[in-house]
Amino acid sequence: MTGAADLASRLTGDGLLVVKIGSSLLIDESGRLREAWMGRLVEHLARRPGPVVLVSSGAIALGRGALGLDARPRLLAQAQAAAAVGQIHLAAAWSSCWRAQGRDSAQILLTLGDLEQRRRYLNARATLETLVERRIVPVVNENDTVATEEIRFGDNDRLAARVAQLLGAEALLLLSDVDGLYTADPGSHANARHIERVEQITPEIEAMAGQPGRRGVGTGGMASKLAAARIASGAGVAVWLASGLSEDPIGELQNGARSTCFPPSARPRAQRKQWLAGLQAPAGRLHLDEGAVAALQGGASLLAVGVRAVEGEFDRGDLVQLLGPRGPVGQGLCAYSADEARRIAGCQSDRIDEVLGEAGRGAMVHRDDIALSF
Ligand SMILES: Nc1ncnc2c1ncn2[C@@H]1O[C@H](COP(=O)(O)OP(=O)(O)O)[C@@H](O)[C@H]1O
Ligand SMILES: N[C@@H](CCC(=O)OP(=O)(O)O)C(=O)O
Repeated sequence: MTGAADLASRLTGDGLLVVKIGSSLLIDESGRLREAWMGRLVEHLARRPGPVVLVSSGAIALGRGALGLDARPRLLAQAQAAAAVGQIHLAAAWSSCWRAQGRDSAQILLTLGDLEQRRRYLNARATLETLVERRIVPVVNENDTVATEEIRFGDNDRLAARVAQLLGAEALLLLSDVDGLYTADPGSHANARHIERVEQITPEIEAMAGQPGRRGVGTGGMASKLAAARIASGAGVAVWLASGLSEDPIGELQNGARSTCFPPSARPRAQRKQWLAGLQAPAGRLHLDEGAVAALQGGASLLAVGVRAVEGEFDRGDLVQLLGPRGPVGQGLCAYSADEARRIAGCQSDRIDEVLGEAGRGAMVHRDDIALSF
């Protein structure tokens, strides 16, 4: 099946579909919500037999007018105040669109911590599953009003990918103001070519990603969409990036409008590894030698002997990024604090107890606690 035909069948199918809608689509040039557009989108989605989850951006762009700001707020407090004003309108508008189709919707506002901590993650999953089972449509956004600069998703692309992963969705549709991935930002490169299918997100693919679009309402640009595609496809979710600019994007996609497809991994990670791979806020970095990278790729744990340097401050159990000589290789939960990790970095396993002055806890990062990126 071609990418377009495959997407068309998912749009009308009975699997769980997550649709992420960027700010640029929801808010018109004068800062108002495109309610007729939202209504048409919901009309299509309400017809499909399978459940739908929406991840809707737009709170800040919608609320900023009330604060008298014409551009994206620079101060965090202003962005948070704008989000507080915009979110209530956004939720009301989605609710009325779904009501018009005889369906209930529910507002879910998440902070990064809700998905980074395993217990809170399982709790969020239970809430979302309960809604989905009852055919109530969750409308998800980041809880911008309380999220601070250091602890936020920052873009809804990754939030959408993590919601899709958490629910074991069949497909994730990222609707944006561009009809897919191009070899370079089409906004500034007239010769950029459209890519219909990306089997693997390699460093060459990542190098194609540029900044957000021209209107100054989007946040993540193409880089965050690729990060989202990596998280979701690694979890067995098929991802499409498509344009929502026309008056009836879902109708056009059903009729074969072009998009970029990121097929689901043939060997999706186990649930806990999916959660690990989606974590976004490492507290430190471990620099590994070539031998350690090869061992990890062979499925082994990370031993202290393969760690050349330790950056950052973290406690045992915290998330750390793993870097090989040629760049990032993955992330994992470190069994040691930063201070302990610095002391044992480069040590053979049988010397760890002696160096620490107490019994060690085995590998620096156990293989069950590692999610590799390639
Ligand atoms: N390689 C690329 N292919 C396609 N679009 C790109 C690329 N690099 C950068 N972009 C830009 O990314 C923008 C979409 O990201 P963004 O503005 O964050 O949208 P959204 O609000 O939908 O999240 C496009 O308008 C486009 O200008
Ligand atoms: N949570 C923010 C949106 C963040 C975001 O990712 O925006 P976008 O790039 O337009 O999808 C808001 O509601 O304004």
